Amino acid sequence: MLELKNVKKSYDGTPVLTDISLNIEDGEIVSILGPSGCGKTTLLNLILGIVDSDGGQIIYNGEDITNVPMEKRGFNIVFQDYALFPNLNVYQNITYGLRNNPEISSKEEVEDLIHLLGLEEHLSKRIGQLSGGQKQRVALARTMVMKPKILLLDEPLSALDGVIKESIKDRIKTIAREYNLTTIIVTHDPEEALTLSNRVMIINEGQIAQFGRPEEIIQRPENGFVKKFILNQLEIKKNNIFTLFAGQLQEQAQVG
Ligand SMILES: Nc1ncnc2c1ncn2[C@@H]1O[C@H](COP(=O)(O)OP(=O)(O)OP(=O)(O)O)[C@@H](O)[C@H]1O
Repeated sequence: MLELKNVKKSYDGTPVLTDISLNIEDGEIVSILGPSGCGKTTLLNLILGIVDSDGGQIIYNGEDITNVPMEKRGFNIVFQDYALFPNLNVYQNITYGLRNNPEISSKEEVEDLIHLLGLEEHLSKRIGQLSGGQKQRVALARTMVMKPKILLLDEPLSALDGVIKESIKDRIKTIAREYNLTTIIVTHDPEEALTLSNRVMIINEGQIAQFGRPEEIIQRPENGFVKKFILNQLEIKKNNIFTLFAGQLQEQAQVG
């Protein structure tokens, strides 16, 4: 279990996260959701260990890791821009981290991941020859071969469109389930957060506005911000779609 207790972070005297306390169970998919600039990436970086907190504690499986450096925490992140190596092919990208640590994953384990992420036919391609969704799958495979204790994903779907987005969502869910892997995802999109995660953490003004299961957030928003930020956005999306359908029906009726 990952636990944060009263974690705080300021940049140049300006508070970004004022008091964050939370528990995340093993194998859970949790989304961190909130408006631009609310501190989502900062929270992810604090957990990863590339940003130091100004106060509070980070505890993993009972051990205080607040001052443990990133490389010793054993968590791993897939960055928004994937950060793949353009001069290497897909297979070389996936196995890059194993060059100096080949014992971390066996050949069979690497093959299982390649299969799980549907990358068999792309292994000898260069990164520049791949679509956005394929790059995301390579980035996921490259991170997973290192067997992270926690998988962190920064806006994993934001560069992808419709069908591809759904397929990557399914793969993230499959990975979390098959490997019982705690997965923490930063997103600004309520629909994405609610459909992908076991629990959603909504951040506003440096604090957690609500942390609950998707159905709890939809049925019992705990405050005005959750209602306004989350439910309004979903309502607008829903209305847009209904308007579109209504327009189509009207057109069909006129043609008929
Ligand atoms: N290294 C830094 N130095 C100074 N200020 C920073 C630094 N990193 C982030 N900030 C500021 O902290 C606030 C939170 O940034 P953060 O990137 O965590 O937000 P976010 O919710 O991830 O935003 P977005 O959705 O736009 O990526 C912002 O006001 C940002 O300008």
